[in-house]
Amino acid sequence: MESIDTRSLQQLDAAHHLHPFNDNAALAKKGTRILTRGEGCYVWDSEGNQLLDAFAGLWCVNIGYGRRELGEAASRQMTQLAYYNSFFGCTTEPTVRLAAKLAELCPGDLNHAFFSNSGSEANDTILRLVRHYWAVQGEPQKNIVIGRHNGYHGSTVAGASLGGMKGMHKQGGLPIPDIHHIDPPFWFADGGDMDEETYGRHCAQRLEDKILELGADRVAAFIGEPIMGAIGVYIPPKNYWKEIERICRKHDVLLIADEVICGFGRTGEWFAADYFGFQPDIMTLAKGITSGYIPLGAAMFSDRIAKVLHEKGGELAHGYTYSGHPVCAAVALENIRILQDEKIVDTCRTDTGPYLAKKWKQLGEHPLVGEARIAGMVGALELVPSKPSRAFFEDRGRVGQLCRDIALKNGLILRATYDSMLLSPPLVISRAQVDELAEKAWKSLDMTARELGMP
Ligand SMILES: Cc1ncc(COP(=O)(O)O)c(CNc2cccc(C(=O)O)c2)c1O
Repeated sequence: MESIDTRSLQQLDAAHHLHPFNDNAALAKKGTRILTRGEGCYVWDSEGNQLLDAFAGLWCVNIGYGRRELGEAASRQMTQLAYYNSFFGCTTEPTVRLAAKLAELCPGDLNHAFFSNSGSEANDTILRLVRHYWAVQGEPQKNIVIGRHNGYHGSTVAGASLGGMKGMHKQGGLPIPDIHHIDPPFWFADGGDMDEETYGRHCAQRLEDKILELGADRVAAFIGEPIMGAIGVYIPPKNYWKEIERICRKHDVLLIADEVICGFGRTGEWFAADYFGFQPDIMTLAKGITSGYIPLGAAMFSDRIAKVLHEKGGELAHGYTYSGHPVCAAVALENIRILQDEKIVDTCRTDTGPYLAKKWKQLGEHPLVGEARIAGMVGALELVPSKPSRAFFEDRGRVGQLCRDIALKNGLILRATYDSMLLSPPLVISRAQVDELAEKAWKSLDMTARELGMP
């Protein structure tokens, strides 16, 4: 492989590339890290640093890096038919086979796939189709969707509106009309001394209160990430989603589970709906659907919704050029085949997930860690100035960034949101790599505490 001149690439990057979710001026000064290769759970940068990627890219490289089978699947499809669309009564074989495979894998009667290029676009699709679903049944006023403050559902106009990130709303005059938000279940911050079950009911009740405030005849749907990822891996009480489901059924509000992060094995089950034991009406998929090897999103709809759209919806005035792209579908099918044939989800649930949980909980014993939370292969360490108080650091986020940078120097990639250190490794992580992750994490916590002058 030709050696990469990092400096000249960084200069080109600073001159021409606007990075997502970045202060691009500061980044131009600091210089971008150029990643060049991936293998299993490791990535290398252009300076030759080997990094254990405990964040699987961006929550998504579930089968690990370097699986040639996916490139071969893409190459075969590209050579045979690089593209055709699913408009005008047409489609392609991999698109159909993927829709059928997703129907087989998804819980309950989620048998109908609408394809997009991303999770954001899948949520845009869902917002439009949910409003269309109620309108064609004579209830156009039933168009409100309720999400959660600090939830993340993407960065398109609708995705960012469904999400509850105030900083995103400020940039672009969001949310769009008829999107409301309730507080999320974050026990560490607002659980007080409630036990898990009480707190679960308390948080779910926020949804019923909001539905009654708005009027159930106005509320179309509720959307939530089963585990809230980007904001810091908020793992809800075990009873929360059953309670949410009960409330949605009671008021005839559609239940949307955004499984962009949780889907395809992240919790040790195929979907978090399986992990928490609830049945969504709609599910958002992306990331793990192709393990990030190629962009793809999907919105899964139940039989009930599809029936109404088929019988009363007329022509669906919605779609994307690349909806059901054959190369993306072929890669997704190969990704899912590997997940199934190599029993990767089962191994996470029965072996490496429990092992990781044990090691992750041990990190919770570090003086800097107020809470070590984990579900399957997604978790967080909450960094705090003094454990018993469950109080946050003053300038939230500074310590998280410091710890992230120290971890990088120690050859470990962890994501930091505020002062939560986030974990989401490739699902193929071995016990030995879990040991390496835990050792590097502990060392990084020690070095961070020393930097802070903590005893
Ligand atoms: C739950 C959820 N829903 C939708 C999206 C949007 O998917 P696309 O990005 O493919 O449009 C996401 C994406 N999640 C995401 C995207 C970018 C950054 C981070 C972070 O944790 O910093 C997380 C997500 O986590």
